[in-house]
Amino acid sequence: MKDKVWIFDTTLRDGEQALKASLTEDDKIQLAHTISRLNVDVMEVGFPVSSPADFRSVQRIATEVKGPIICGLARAVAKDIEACGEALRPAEQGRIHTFIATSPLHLEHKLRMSLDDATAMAVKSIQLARNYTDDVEFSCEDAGRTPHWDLCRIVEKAIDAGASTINLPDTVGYVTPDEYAAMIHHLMNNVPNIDKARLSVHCHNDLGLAVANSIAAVQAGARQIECTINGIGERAGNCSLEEVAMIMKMREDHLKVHTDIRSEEIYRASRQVAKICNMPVQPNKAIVGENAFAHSSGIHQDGVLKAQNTYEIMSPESVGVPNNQLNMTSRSGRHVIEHRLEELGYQKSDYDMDSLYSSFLALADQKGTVYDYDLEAMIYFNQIKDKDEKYQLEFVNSTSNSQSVASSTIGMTIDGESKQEAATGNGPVEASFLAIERLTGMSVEMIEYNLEATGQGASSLGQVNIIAKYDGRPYHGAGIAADVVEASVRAMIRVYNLIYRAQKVSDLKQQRKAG
Ligand SMILES: CC(=O)SCCNC(=O)CCNC(=O)[C@H](O)C(C)(C)COP(=O)(O)OP(=O)(O)OC[C@H]1O[C@@H](n2cnc3c(N)ncnc32)[C@H](O)[C@@H]1OP(=O)(O)O
Ligand SMILES: CC(C)C(=O)C(=O)O
Repeated sequence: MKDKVWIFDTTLRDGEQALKASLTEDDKIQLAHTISRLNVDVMEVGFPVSSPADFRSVQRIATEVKGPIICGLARAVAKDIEACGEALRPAEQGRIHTFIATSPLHLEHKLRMSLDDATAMAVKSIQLARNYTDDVEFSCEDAGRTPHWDLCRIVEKAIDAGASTINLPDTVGYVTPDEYAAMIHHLMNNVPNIDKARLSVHCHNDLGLAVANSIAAVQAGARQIECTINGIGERAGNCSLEEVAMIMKMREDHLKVHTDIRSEEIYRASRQVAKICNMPVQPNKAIVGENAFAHSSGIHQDGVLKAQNTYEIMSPESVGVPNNQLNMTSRSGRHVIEHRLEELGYQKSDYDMDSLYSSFLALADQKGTVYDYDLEAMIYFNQIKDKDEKYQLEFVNSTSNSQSVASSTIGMTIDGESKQEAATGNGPVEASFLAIERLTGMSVEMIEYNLEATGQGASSLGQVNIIAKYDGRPYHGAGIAADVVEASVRAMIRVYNLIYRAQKVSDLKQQRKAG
């Protein structure tokens, strides 16, 4: 049986300390229920002495939330311990977590006392806490910068006083993994009663080492990790719960430890914490970031389509993410487009891949990510460059401003020959249409012009539908592009190509009549 590592979530205490605005009581109770669904072992939910509101929140969570041990934080002073004990009284299992700084820097400049004085305060506060609960945790604040022998002295006394969990915070995120391991090993080898307590670590991320330090401490013998969802917390935050939970899940065989975390609840908890705490998760955040299961380059996408574990060490479902994403960008290959169209119900006969792919790349270069509706619009509006078309767009270069006329230069190939014309107009669309008239030598009568978005939000495309008359007959042209002027030009060129086709048909009919 592999050793269990306890997960001590402090999202609602250390995590909340970092918020610009404290959470309301309702916010905390909602998050407490969500966090408990992760099956964390301990949930630290506040600092009861700090305010009546925090006292009430702790008390309400202690009353309503079942499952985890409910924990409150207290300085090594009687009023803090008493407030904590009272607030936790309704809990099925309550833990009082008391702490005092032990580093020379904090002792001299913040507490202005000796280590012996701090140790005496710690012993008294632990003994007082034991009047409320058997489950008392003691933290040596700033342990990361405390000489190991000083730690040994206060830890031994704290265990003798009744602390069953000894927490060694790297309060300012200064320690490296090897130093953390050395600290744990030193305590395990030099504190006589160390086996009576579970060693815990509480790592901050000021140097980006919180998760690495937590795992190093576990490898050295610690069996509780204090962490927060999305890694929120003071300054650069704490150790991220989702990251250490998935490290121990995915590398259980190597680490020889496990947790009881329900990983499929991670993503939902992460999004709720991000929303309620107004702390958005960065896109490349491990496990829960928007990009965590998004594959963008063609080689990765092709690999994932053939075998998911080529580029995914865990399934998105294992952390509660509905599915992975294959973002269609200019770095995507043909396979992912074919796969996406197949999922959308298209047969290979519905499109010409080479033409579609070149149009796809042009669009992707323009707008970054190509969405399903873009692909479908390209197929439906036949924006695939048909090699037989007489008129083909090369470029649109239009300008407009509210103080003067607009101008536009249109480049086209006509029967394979590149030509360009410029014109001015009341707007860039009218200027572009006039330039097309000059290039084709034909003028059409605009009957209808319709512009709409093909998708959602700023990344959608402009879709233009035109009805125009030539020689008494209506023609319908459609075009799409990220730029609405280009979409209009594409639609109009479509009209001219249809006119040309109609003329060809008419000529053929005349020839047949003539004989
Ligand atoms: C590393 C951490 O995250 S620790 C947790 C941080 N969380 C909080 O601070 C919670 C919000 N804080 C508060 O509500 C307030 O600071 C309170 C209620 C805890 C204390 O408020 P006040 O009594 O006004 O004290 P204030 O915050 O100004 O200063 C802290 C005092 O506690 C003392 N102190 C700090 N840590 C400890 C400790 N672990 N044990 C005993 N005393 C401590 C300081 O020396 C200072 O005492 P002093 O006024 O005699 O110099
Ligand atoms: C009170 C302790 C656990 C703490 O939050 C820290 O030292 O960072």
